[in-house]
Amino acid sequence: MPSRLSDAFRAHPQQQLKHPDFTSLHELPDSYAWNQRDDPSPETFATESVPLVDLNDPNALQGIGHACKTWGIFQVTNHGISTSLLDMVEHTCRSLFSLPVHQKLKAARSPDGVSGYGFARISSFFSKLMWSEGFTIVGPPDEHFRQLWPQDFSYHCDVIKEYKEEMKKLAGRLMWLMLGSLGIIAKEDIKWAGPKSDFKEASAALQLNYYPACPDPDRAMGLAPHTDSTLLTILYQNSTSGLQVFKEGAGWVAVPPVPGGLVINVGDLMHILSNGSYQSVLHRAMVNRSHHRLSSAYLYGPPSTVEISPHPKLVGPTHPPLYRPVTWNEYLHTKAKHFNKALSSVRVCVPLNGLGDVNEQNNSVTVG
Ligand SMILES: C=C1C[C@]23C[C@H]1CC[C@H]2[C@@]12CCC[C@@](C)(C(=O)O1)[C@H]2[C@@H]3C(=O)O
Ligand SMILES: O=C(O)CCC(=O)C(=O)O
Ligand SMILES: [Fe+2]
Repeated sequence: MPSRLSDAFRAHPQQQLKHPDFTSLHELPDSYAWNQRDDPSPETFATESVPLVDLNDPNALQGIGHACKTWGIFQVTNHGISTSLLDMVEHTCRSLFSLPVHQKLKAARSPDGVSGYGFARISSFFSKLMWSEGFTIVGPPDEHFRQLWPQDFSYHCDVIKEYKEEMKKLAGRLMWLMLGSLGIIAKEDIKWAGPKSDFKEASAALQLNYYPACPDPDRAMGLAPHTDSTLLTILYQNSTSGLQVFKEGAGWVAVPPVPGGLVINVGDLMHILSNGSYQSVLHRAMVNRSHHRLSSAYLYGPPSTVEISPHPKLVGPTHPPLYRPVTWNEYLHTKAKHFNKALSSVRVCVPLNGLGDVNEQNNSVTVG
């Protein structure tokens, strides 16, 4: 079945913002200056840190379950993705983003499309611009890559193809670990996992992010606070830190790069599937004065027409379903329209005491 993820934004075309040549900017233009960044005060040091799980550890399942409930994010080592593949992906990212702007614009994302070069989709919800560039890949990147690198596009296509295959295998494995910790262990429990339980029909997008060195990093924002609309996301970050996650009671906590490690975060669809047990984590990327930063996010979800709803095993008389069934495509539409209100818009019953959702607090402005 062809992927229909690429159709997700047809109904919500986005205005194209003009990309600057970041290297030519020696001070931060006002349009990039974020006023209320809600930073931790310099005196407060985060005493907690994001859990680290060794996938070879026999207790990995419990560690992952605990991390998903309390943080919605964890890092993994011994994940089976080779360092050489991660290096090749980093090299492809670096090569892409260091092309001249006019060359990158040849592969610009079309207003109603999902793939290509541009600002993050969520940009339209914020009054200030983000200090980053992105490249989204859904399906084969060949056409866009041919525009970017007329000579050696096939090398870069092969790197991305292999990376997506490896990420898909790891994501399937992580799915069973995350679900297993909730008691969802049988093949029949998740029908769309397919006859081999390998989630063969899953869909995914690959988001390459580039955060250039910034003359005024304290006032800039690399990627604004958001949750991912996924089941799970596998993030590779180079050795420059910048990722932060919001934790109730602790505020913004840095997720420093772990050599050879990958960051796994719970997305909105997993929060729905787990009937609220697992938290989709609010995260953002900060920028750096002297170092540029690269990251690649493998955004993983169900086949686009499969409905995700709170799993029957997690629903009962004392645990009513908190969300209605929703397909990934439908959810992406909702996110494109309502952004941080998307999750509550698919919620079944709003509690009378109006318990606030952490996903609803950030600097966004409401548009449309
Ligand atoms: C499959 C996806 C998931 C998307 C939309 C589409 C392709 C690009 C993804 C991201 C990547 C960057 C953050 C985000 C918030 C964004 O702006 O674009 C993500 C969004 C989501 O998770 O909602
Ligand atoms: O660059 C990062 O660390 C975060 C990227 C991210 O959140 C995303 O692409 O969804
Ligand atoms: Fe993200």
